Amino acid sequence: MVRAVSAAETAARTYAWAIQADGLRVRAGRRMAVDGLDLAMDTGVHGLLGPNGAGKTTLVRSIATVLRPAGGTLTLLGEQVNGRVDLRGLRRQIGYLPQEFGYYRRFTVREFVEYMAWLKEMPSAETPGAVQRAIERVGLADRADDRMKTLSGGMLRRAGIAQAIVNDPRILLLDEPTAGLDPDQRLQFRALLRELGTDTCVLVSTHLVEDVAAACTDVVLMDAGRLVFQGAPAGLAAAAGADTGAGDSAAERGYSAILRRHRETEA
Ligand SMILES: Nc1ncnc2c1ncn2[C@@H]1O[C@H](COP(=O)(O)OP(=O)(O)OP(=O)(O)O)[C@@H](O)[C@H]1O
Repeated sequence: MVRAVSAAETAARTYAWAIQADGLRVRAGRRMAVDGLDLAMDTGVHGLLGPNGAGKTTLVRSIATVLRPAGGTLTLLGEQVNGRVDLRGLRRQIGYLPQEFGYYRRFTVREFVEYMAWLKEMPSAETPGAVQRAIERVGLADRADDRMKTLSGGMLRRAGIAQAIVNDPRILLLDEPTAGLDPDQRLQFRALLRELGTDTCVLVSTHLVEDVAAACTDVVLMDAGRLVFQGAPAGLAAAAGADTGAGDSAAERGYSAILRRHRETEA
């Protein structure tokens, strides 16, 4: 595994990481899709990369407390996720945009976000203001009272992001959030990510290495259920070295080079 360890990481810590996995194993169906993952993340924007089937969605679902660990430990905001954890308390501090999310087509954007805030047990006095703020942050204020069924794919995704941030979560999980966004929206989304990352631990799963290089403070690269690389986006680009392999940019070539070297050493 290639990993750039910063001085801050090796210093003694008196507080918990936002997300910490030790030897984490999580099953997806019959498969151990996360299989011995060690990872620690704090405030910032963490871009989760990896080939199809690497286990990204399974990892995100386990951090969302949808899937229970099958082995190892997962600690969120200092609380170990096990049979005794206060799941409701934890979920109030987590925002989650799944790859595919359900909604009532006849709800307006505002009703949809309000409903999700209610599910997260937000105090009702705070809800209208929080809903309006979340809708504004994703740039949907002019569509707030339109029905969900009238939105484009990219707008739906933005409504999904609004429900994920409505409770000002300390951990924000976004699974493929840029799917369906047009180039202008993607740029706006990157700016929103950077802003959210100043006080939130944001984990974004994506296939777009360029989004990660542009908007993330930290890159997490997985393959076959394990961590292969964690470090700054510049480290990803630097890993390309003189490598002229697949990829349009230094970051993409670094991504391919790290994966290839990892697979060679594992073989
Ligand atoms: N419900 C399921 N039943 C059986 N196998 C599953 C299930 N969900 C995922 N898997 C398998 O677990 C592995 C990891 O899947 P996962 O969706 O976590 O990967 P991913 O990195 O998110 O992939 P992608 O980039 O394609 O979204 C894959 O081999 C997948 O086929």
